[in-house]
Amino acid sequence: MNAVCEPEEALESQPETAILEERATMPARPATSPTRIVLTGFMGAGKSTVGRLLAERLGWRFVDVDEAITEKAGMPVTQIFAKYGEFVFRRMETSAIAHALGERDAVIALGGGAVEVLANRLLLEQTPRTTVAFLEASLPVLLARCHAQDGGETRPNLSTAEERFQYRAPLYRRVARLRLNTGEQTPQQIAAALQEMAGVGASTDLP
Ligand SMILES: Nc1ncnc2c1ncn2[C@@H]1O[C@H](COP(=O)(O)OP(=O)(O)OP(=O)(O)O)[C@@H](O)[C@H]1O
Ligand SMILES: O=C(O)C1=C[C@@H](O)[C@@H](O)[C@H](O)C1
Ligand SMILES: [Mg+2]
Repeated sequence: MNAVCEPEEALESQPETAILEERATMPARPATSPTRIVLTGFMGAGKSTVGRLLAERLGWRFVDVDEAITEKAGMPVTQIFAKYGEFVFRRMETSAIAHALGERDAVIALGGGAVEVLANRLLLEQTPRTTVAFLEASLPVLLARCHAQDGGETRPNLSTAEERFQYRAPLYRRVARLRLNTGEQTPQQIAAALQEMAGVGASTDLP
């Protein structure tokens, strides 16, 4: 029996979402300060841009999951989608996320679609001392940012952005303990705010 469903089926039926919906609460505030900050949110939210800045502020390592996959595959994400399809990309993504969560003192930028996969959400929830932050913005703002980027029009999944945005919204909220609207702030301001909200770094980590 084939236990793995097709990507189309996975998008249409959402049994795993229903199961998670029954959980009463999201990850509780940790008793100790985090040693990993993970950024989630839709494409164009600024996970890579802000993540890099936050890692610099903290003197932590920065891991961009899309970049890790690109490096491993030896080709850009767009090409992985074109050559192998989204399913293969998602399998690589889960492996890259598991690997990244093995790091300490790391800021980790996820890809925009990582929350669609149950295994990824469980990894995020169950890795100790890990704070997940959801970078939010409206869909028009996000799409404008994507289109303004070099080669932005060829991004995978842009043609289904509207449906994916709706489908993912509750999943981002579910995995994240912190939420931040990025619509009117610069990446520098967002990185500073995240540092404060996560309670890490020299100024907030003193006894
Ligand atoms: N707060 C912001 N204000 C204005 N532009 C921003 C902001 N954050 C990011 N950008 C711009 O939006 C574009 C996308 O940013 P970035 O690549 O960091 O997004 P991402 O969340 O990592 O997307 P993806 O899911 O595709 O990896 C970049 O050109 C970046 O400079
Ligand atoms: O939103 C998505 O589905 C994606 C976002 C990017 O970060 C990449 O992970 C890839 O282009 C898919
Ligand atoms: Mg990115």
